[in-house]
Formats: sequence, C-alpha cells, structure tokens
Amino acid sequence: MDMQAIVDQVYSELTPRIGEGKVADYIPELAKVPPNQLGIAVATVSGELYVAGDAATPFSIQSISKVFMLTLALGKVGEGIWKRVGREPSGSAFNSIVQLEHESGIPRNPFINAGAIAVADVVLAGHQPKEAIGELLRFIRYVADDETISIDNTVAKSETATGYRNFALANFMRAFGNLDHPVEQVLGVYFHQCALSMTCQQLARAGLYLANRGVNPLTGHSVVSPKRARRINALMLTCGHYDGSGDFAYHVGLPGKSGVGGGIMAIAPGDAAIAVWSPGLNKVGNSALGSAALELIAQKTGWSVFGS
Ligand SMILES: NC(=O)CC[C@H](N)C(=O)O
Repeated sequence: MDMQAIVDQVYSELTPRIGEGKVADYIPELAKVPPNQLGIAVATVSGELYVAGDAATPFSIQSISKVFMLTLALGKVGEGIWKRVGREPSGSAFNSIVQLEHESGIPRNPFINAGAIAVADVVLAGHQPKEAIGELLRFIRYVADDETISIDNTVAKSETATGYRNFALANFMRAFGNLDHPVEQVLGVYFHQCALSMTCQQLARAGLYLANRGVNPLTGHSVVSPKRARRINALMLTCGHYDGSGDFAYHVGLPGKSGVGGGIMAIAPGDAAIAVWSPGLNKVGNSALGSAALELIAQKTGWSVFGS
C-alpha cells in the first residue's frame, strides 16, 4: 500500500473515535481548543509529505518543544548538560515534584517539566529571555524551513498565570543551585517555548533531521551529528511519554515526544518523521487518538526501532 493510502486509512479508521480523551484544562487557553480534531502528517526522508485530516491546523506544541530546546542546549554546552539533568525515565508524571527533592534538584531527564526548565536555563545563558526565545524561534523555523511559525502569546500568558507547579519545580531547583537565572526569567523562556504554535505538516518536517542522521533532507542543512541524532532519539524513546513511555514503546516502537496540546512527534529513523494531533489526552497526558494513530501507522508501515 502506498503511504497516502496508509495515512487515509488510519484517518478513516479513527474517525469514529474522534473526540476521545480529555482536553488539558489546567492551562485555561488550551481548554478552549475544540476536541473533535485529528491531524496526521508523515514527512519522508525522500522528501514526500503525506497528510490527512486537520494536518494544516496550528496547535500548541507544548512539551514537544523540549526536543528542540534540548537540541539547542546540546549545541551550546554539549555533554555538559548531563551535569544538570539525568537521562533516565522518571516513571512519574510530567509535572511531578517528589523525585526532584529525593534527587537533590537534578531532574531525571530533559523531557519532564523540571528537566526542560533546567534545559531552558542552559539556553538562557548569556541572553535576555527575549533573545533566548528568539533563538528558539529562529531554530524551529530553520529546521522546519518555514518562516511563518510563531509563538501564541495568549497561551504563554495563560500558562504564566496558572503555572503554579512549574514555579514550584523551578524554585526547588533554584534552591538546590540547579538554576543559574531568576525563576521568572527561566519560566518566561519555558512558557514561550511550550506556546509554539505549529501544524502537523510543519512539525513532521521539523523532525526530519532526527530521522535522517542529523541532516534535514529537504534543505541539506546539517543540524546535529548522526551520533547526537541517535542519542536524542534514544531519550525520546525512553522518556518522551513520561510514565507512558514504556507503553508507547510497546505499542508504537518508535521514539516519540508528546505534548499536552495533543500533539505527538515520532521518528522512524531512516524513513520518516511523523506528527499527529488530537487534543483529547489519556490518563498520563498523552494524546489518546494520536497514540492510536501512531500505533496504526507503525503497524501498517512496519516501522519500528525493534526490528521489522
Ligand atoms: N506535558 C506537557 O506538554 C507539559 C507542558 C506544559 N507547558 C506544562 O508545563 O505543564
């Protein structure tokens, strides 16, 4: 079956389930997003793009931004980042605070909130918060090869007003000496990165460097080394879905990163980058239908990092 037929079939198989899950409501602006949407985009390393459903509708990428910020931070400080954040799955919720105290302010991995806040602190070094946000925006436009990508300031404001847990996490880390900048500044960067607004099409293209040994095949831009691309994929596989990472690996078998906006970016190394979006979330905060769509795509294409 050709790729467009696969994407169409996955979309139509899931159509009866559209609306499943629960839209995130702890960020008031996200609670307003209509739940009955499903977008699928597959960008192949050979340069094709296959889409179905609401693949051209922008949504809040939220925690998917953590992959791009980690890429930036690794570019800045290299492996030194691992003094500030671990590389182990957390087995607890994305916004959990318990582990952080036990482990003296060193977050388990760069994809839980605490870890991403530490990464934002690294990217902020030598910058004003506005410049760091500008650097991320330039980077995402560069990897996606799309100058129209922007940040939804209403979402960033909404989260700033209600992000009590993230303030708690950041204050905790600052107390342990694991944040170099004032909490307000670091979270300013973090909330804006989470508020990046992108479509499935843009996100699939943006992820291509991770599917193609660090090089964006559409532009020829070398973003990271092959080794670094593999390592980022390894972290996405083990930590990209919080305490649902094992289940995602079991069902989908590909590195992936989810966000509470309902998006998931998945990487089929050597083949494609995939972005799916549906706002309803499962119990651990990952898109319910997005996960189902990726499972079907993986099944139908045979893509898996665990063997064919
Ligand atoms: N899992 C997520 O997407 C969480 C991101 C969200 N901005 C938060 O910090 O709570």
